Amino acid sequence: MWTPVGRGRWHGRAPTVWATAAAHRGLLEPRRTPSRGAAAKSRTLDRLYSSADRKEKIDMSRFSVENIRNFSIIAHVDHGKSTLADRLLELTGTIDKTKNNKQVLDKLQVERERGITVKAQTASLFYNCEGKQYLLNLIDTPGHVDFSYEVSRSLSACQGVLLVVDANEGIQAQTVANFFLAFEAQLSVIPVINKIDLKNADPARVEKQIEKVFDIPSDECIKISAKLGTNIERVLQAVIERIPPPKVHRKNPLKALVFDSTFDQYRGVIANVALFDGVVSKGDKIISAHTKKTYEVNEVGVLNPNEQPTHKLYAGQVGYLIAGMKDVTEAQIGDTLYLHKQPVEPLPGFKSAKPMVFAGMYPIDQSEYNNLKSAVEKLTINDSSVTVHRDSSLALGAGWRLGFLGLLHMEVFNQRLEQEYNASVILTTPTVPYKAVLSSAKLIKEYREKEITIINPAQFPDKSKVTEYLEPVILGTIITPDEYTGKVMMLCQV
Ligand SMILES: Nc1nc2c(ncn2[C@@H]2O[C@H](COP(=O)(O)OP(=O)(O)OP(=O)(O)O)[C@@H](O)[C@H]2O)c(=O)[nH]1
Repeated sequence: MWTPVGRGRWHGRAPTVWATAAAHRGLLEPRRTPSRGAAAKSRTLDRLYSSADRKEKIDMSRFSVENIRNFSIIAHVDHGKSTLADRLLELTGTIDKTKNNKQVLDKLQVERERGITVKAQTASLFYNCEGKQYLLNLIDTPGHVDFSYEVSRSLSACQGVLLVVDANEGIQAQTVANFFLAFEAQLSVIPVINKIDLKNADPARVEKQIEKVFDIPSDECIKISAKLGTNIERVLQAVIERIPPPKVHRKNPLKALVFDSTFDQYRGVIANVALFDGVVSKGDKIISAHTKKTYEVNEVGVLNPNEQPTHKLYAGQVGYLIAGMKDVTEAQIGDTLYLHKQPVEPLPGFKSAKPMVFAGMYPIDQSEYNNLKSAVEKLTINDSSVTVHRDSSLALGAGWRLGFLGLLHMEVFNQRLEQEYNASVILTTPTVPYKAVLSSAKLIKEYREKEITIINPAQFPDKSKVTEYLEPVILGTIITPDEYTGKVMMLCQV
């Protein structure tokens, strides 16, 4: 929504909307029959190795569609998503239980330093429940609004969510925004009230809030302490009972959605895929619906939570795929991959992210332009919510105008460039986009539109060409306890 500049309206932003062998027993594909002694030794090693060291391939065909659950953990900032993920990884034997397991899925240096999740992370957990082996694909998501694009993309690979709410803070802005993302995607929502160990925790009040705001009966809430590991089994039980298995067909031709990617300088693009139909294995010839280019699959596997190669991935499963995509432009988030000579209707993909703040980025030394260009391209594969336009400045030389979802997003992107690509840059002061309504038919013809969007202050059109400047505002909904209504109304009228 846009409003004429200077009308005194509020211009704030609304909340936009590793495995112990025991867990794997019975999952590995049969190896050539070893001698009895060797077999015993091998089993012992199985038990000692963590999945990070495991070289055997897991037989993914053993997980029938009915025994697969794909879910995300969503919540407001700091309500305990990553801590709950740690406990789920421990309980399923995916990582060994040690005191050092703190936000294990927050793998980036920037995440560890800031103590926040900025990238959604997938982990496949193997869980034995009442004699059945389940494959639980968990995606831990960020809580901060600036990374909400990560949440919306993650949900495309899921049938349900764990909506974590802090037992002391209760429902917060991102709880609401993330709930509606899941609700609109028609996912099963399991409310989890976390931090019940806190002195000021009031889980009963939060239960009532959840019932009132989200219309979820309070008896569906699970009260846990992710920190102490209280009631975590109940969470796993609810995932199995309340989240449906994916609706997919293994006999149909392959239809795989690329929902995230990273770039490895030796292996090229590593695409995170959710299989909606069919099967994919090493050696298959696949086609990208976006580029129509053909590739040969070099490796498929699951994230456990480190990469664990498998022979195949089957419909309903979530994993990774490497197919010799060496050029960063070939990796398109939202792309559909299908088998050569077996075309399918591409999946709808994702709505592109809408940048909220723009800033110029220039190399400190112009001789570093090409290196920085390559770094920006690789990082935007992993963070597709950043928009990039070439730009130049008389003072700073050639560079780019980048669009971010917020100021924190901009800071994190800059920090990742430094830490992951050793690139130092000059960032200009961030600005929000403006619109200008052009004043004459000649100008409208020249610009080919009546209203132009300005993301770069250097391109701000002269007053004589414009009838009105518009700046972005939001239509916000304020959810507050009754007793604050009066004061909130007063504030809104100021
Ligand atoms: N007392 C208590 N603290 C908890 C509990 N769960 C998480 N915490 C703490 O809450 C803080 C945030 O936990 P995280 O797991 O990083 O929260 P998050 O939701 O993943 O955070 P973001 O991804 O950055 O939004 C950390 O200091 C945790 O130790 C709990 O059950 N009890």
